[in-house]
Amino acid sequence: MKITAARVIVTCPGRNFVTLKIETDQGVYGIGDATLNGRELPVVSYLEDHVAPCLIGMDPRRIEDIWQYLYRGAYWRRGPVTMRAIAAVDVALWDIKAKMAGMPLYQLLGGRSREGVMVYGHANGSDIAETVDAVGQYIDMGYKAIRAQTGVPGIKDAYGVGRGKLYYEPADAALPSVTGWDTRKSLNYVPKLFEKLRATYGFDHHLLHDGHHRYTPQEAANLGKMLEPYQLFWLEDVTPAENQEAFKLIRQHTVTPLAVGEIFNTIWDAKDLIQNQLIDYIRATIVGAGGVTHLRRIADLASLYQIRTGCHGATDLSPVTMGTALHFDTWVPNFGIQEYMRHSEETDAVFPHDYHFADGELFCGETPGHGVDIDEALAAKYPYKPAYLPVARLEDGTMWNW
Ligand SMILES: O=NC(=O)[C@@H](O)[C@H](O)[C@H](O)CO
Ligand SMILES: [Co+2]
Repeated sequence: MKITAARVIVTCPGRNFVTLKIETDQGVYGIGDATLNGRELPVVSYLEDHVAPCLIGMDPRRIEDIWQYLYRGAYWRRGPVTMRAIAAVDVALWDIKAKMAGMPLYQLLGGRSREGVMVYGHANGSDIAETVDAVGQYIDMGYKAIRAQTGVPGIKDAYGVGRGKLYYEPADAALPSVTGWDTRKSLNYVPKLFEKLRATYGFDHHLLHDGHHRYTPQEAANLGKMLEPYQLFWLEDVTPAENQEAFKLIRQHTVTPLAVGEIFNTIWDAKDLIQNQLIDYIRATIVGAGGVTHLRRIADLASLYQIRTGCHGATDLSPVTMGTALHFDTWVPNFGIQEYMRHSEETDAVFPHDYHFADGELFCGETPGHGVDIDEALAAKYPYKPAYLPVARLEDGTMWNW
């Protein structure tokens, strides 16, 4: 069996997505997501100019060997561009293998470990009152787990807060928009949000919060400690994780569960966090961390330390990633939770899929493969539109982490 074509499809149904389609001499094709939000084009070139020529003629059944070929063969290993390109190839090849086997991907991985996959949605508001309302709406929609992000008085465009009802996930501007940040104001405000949420809705629902890389380790420890009475499901990205040791300090001060990893692209980014049990959930994703082949390795390492998966699933990850992640989540023994931001109708039309939401869970389908396709004719109607993620600055103008 041979790969006959590897084509990159760029489309922008409201936001940019990069999809790789691998075709074979048996007529079976597979697709993979290669979207790197706000920096899409280097991955397009990496795939078109440096990966596709090598793939032609290779046997698509040799998933592991092709993964090793692309990882070791690049010489310049790791990084978001390289690992997203490898992920797109990997997912397309798993899609092909499952289609050839006539089974949904989760069966090929080892079968069901659960029926549905618990997801969490993104509730947000310009202030505590609005955010409390928004959480109530997600409870009414049947969500068992809800992330709550609030605007903070005095902070311009705090992370995770929509302009208007629905939170629109950036990238969103032709050049990076500038948002503000002030740790002290946030530390004085966020705990009040969760106090109000628990007072209003009790403890029956999981509540999550994303620190989005903005606190120093000591500030993160302080926030984790202040949130303990509210029993969060997790406090995410509470401090930048390049220094994995930083989490030792946080762990010394708080039992609030910690989640990290949506920007990780290999197991090496998480190895010390996992082996020193410094986190409770690993957020690495199918598209960000080298596909199914590599994410399985991360999940297996995590399982040795009773750390569970909590894959990132914002709208900048395409339905191809969501669909594949749901098969992964349905199989993986140490599953924790799946982030789920609903894509727009335009996006769903470009990426027909068989997963569905019910009672706070997502269910993957039984279609052979990962159950997601791309309507190339429709995709062609949405040309690429440059868009950047925002940047964040402190009040004195210091660059910070968005
Ligand atoms: O937990 N979810 C997140 O942090 C997301 O909202 C990320 O900011 C976006 O996916 C970046 O493209
Ligand atoms: Co996050």
